Amino acid sequence: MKIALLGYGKMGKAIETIALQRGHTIVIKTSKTDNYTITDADVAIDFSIPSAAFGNISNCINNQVPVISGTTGWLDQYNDVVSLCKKQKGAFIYASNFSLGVNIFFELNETLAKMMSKLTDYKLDIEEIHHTQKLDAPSGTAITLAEGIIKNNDAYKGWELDKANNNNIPIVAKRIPEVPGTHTISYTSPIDTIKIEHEAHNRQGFALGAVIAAEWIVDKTGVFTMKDVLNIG
Ligand SMILES: NC(=O)C1=CN([C@@H]2O[C@H](COP(=O)(O)OP(=O)(O)OC[C@H]3O[C@@H](n4cnc5c(N)ncnc54)[C@H](OP(=O)(O)O)[C@@H]3O)[C@@H](O)[C@H]2O)C=CC1
Ligand SMILES: O=C(O)C1=N[C@H](C(=O)O)C[C@H](O)C1
Repeated sequence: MKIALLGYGKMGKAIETIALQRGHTIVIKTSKTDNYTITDADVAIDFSIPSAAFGNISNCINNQVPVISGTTGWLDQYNDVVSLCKKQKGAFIYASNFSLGVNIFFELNETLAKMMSKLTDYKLDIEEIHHTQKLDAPSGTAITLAEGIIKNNDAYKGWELDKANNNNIPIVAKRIPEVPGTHTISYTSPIDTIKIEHEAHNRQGFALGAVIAAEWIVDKTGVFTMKDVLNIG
């Protein structure tokens, strides 16, 4: 498969390594304002920056190149991408986290949220820790976790960064050098604490999941998620 890497930073480089190991070719690697012809690629993988994601994804969809995006912090424009993809009969996947482990963690989180929904003594919080170069907070993964809880527990209506208001889930975002990504969900009562945690040891899981998603989408049309790719949940 001929792959375009839209964004050739930490993730773009990790994806390149795995894509080459799996027999693919990288035909485009972009940073900032590079010029390129997207139709040279069979599929595009966008891991760029929040302000560039929408333009990168739209360009692929308008040129009938299937695209997967892992860029976080641009989701106010997600519905516009979905509409464009339907109009152009394109193919698109966004995931806040492409790793298999985190996608299992998402399922575990929803099951636990359902179980905890009747136990009102427990106070909930989400903590995410990432490297200091991360541009957005909270992480996309923490937002997906919060949405999974809101869907399964009527006590919560939204989320807030660093605050604990009654109906909102507090998300604490910490930035520590070199941390690839750690997410912890804690339910604390006066008696005990129940915690679930996912700790990425490196970026390989994100990169492998992104390449698997690119292999999966290449001959499809529509808007999909990692649940479709991994067939879980
Ligand atoms: N969904 C998931 O599984 C994961 C998602 N992420 C997300 O992926 C994104 C990238 O992360 P990471 O690789 O660590 O970040 P980096 O900062 O290391 O890389 C970002 C890259 O995007 C490039 N870039 C800037 N503007 C554009 C543009 N207009 N078009 C294309 N590329 C551009 C930058 O170029 P330059 O160097 O020239 O500025 C840089 O190479 C983030 O949003 C992060 O949250 C990260 C890990 C996993
Ligand atoms: O910026 C990162 O590094 C990561 N970003 C994603 C997010 O915002 O959830 C996924 C992963 O945690 C690493």
